[in-house]
Amino acid sequence: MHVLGRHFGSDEGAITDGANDGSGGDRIPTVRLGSFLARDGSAGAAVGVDADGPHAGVVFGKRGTGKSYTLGVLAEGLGAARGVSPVVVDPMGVFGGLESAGGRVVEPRIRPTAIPPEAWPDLLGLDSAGGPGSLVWRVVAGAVDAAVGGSERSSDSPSLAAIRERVATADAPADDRRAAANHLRLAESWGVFDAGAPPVERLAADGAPTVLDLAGAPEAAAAAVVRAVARGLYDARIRGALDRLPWLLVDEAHAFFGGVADPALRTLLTRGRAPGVSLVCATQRPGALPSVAVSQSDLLVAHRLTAERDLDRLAEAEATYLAGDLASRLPAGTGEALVVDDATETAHTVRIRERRTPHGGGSPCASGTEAAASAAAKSEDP
Ligand SMILES: Nc1ncnc2c1ncn2[C@@H]1O[C@H](COP(=O)(O)OP(=O)(O)OP(=O)(O)O)[C@@H](O)[C@H]1O
Repeated sequence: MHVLGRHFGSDEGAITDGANDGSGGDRIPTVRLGSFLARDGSAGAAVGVDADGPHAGVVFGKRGTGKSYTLGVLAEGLGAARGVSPVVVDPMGVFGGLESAGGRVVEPRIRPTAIPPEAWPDLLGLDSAGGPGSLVWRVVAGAVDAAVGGSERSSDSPSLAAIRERVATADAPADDRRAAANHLRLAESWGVFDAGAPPVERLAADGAPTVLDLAGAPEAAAAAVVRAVARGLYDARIRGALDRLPWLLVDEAHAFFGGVADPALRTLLTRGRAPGVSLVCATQRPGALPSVAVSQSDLLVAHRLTAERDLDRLAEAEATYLAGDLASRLPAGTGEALVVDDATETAHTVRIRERRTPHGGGSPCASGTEAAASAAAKSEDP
């Protein structure tokens, strides 16, 4: 099998995730991605992704070209590979099928202290230089200090209600206190903050895929979760609190750059590999990702793209060793992708393998609705 992301030439000893029963041995964890796609459309040799070391990757593609599906293929494979632990950010609710491979779908809860004081005004949609915003910043900072310097013990994180009470009694103009309290009350209604939430590393403790179900969550709530989880996994590896190498797989990743989650994702992109944290960002809008997402990635999987801005972002990946432009090499079929591998300095067309677990995505079609099914049943009645 050709192994993407592995620096040494030989893939001897590589195993496919399907064969990896976690029984150990000297074999190297590898996630089977698919097969090379020949010019005549026939499938060639198997292609896998190295899961022995940490990586940063991007998966690009227009709507419906298979990028969520590809992320699911990675999650399945990582869930079966030794020593790693995939955590999937699922804003559209399409990864629930991973449960049939031993995964779990969770409605994520995070501690208020997982968001640093300076990020709270932005999170609540307040100007950090304005009265209510600076009040929230100050009160959260005070609450964190009071809670033993933001220690990791769950009992040490203040609840949002406690922070709101501090706001109510703070030395600040009444209007500012009222506005700040209202925004905090709104954040409480998101249902993601919980002072007693387990530490983030628990999400990655046993290697089974963990799906963070954010379908229907307000944008700011989802961003808070991504920030807390990305930073939490990184910190846990630095502290030595997580044995496995976590892989954070983020679908609809464009939604998480430029906001509250941005600094934590950038930390993983630029510094995540040192402590062993991998990040894979999937998006239909590569042009909305920062350049650093591409420049730091050692693995790029590109399904079909057509918008100029998105193709421009792809062009940034054109290292000098790649002859010709990548855009002209993008395959057209669903589930087909151009894969650029920094480790071996190559670009290949690949057919992504089929999922072993159900995929929840796909374009809605009228013929697939219940109404259409019952109409069809009626027309078959004698
Ligand atoms: N490798 C594949 N093998 C077989 N079918 C695939 C493959 N990739 C995608 N498909 C099919 O294409 C459909 C669309 O794929 P997917 O949901 O991943 O699209 P997407 O690019 O993520 O779109 P969206 O932006 O809407 O999420 C899937 O439901 C699946 O039926």
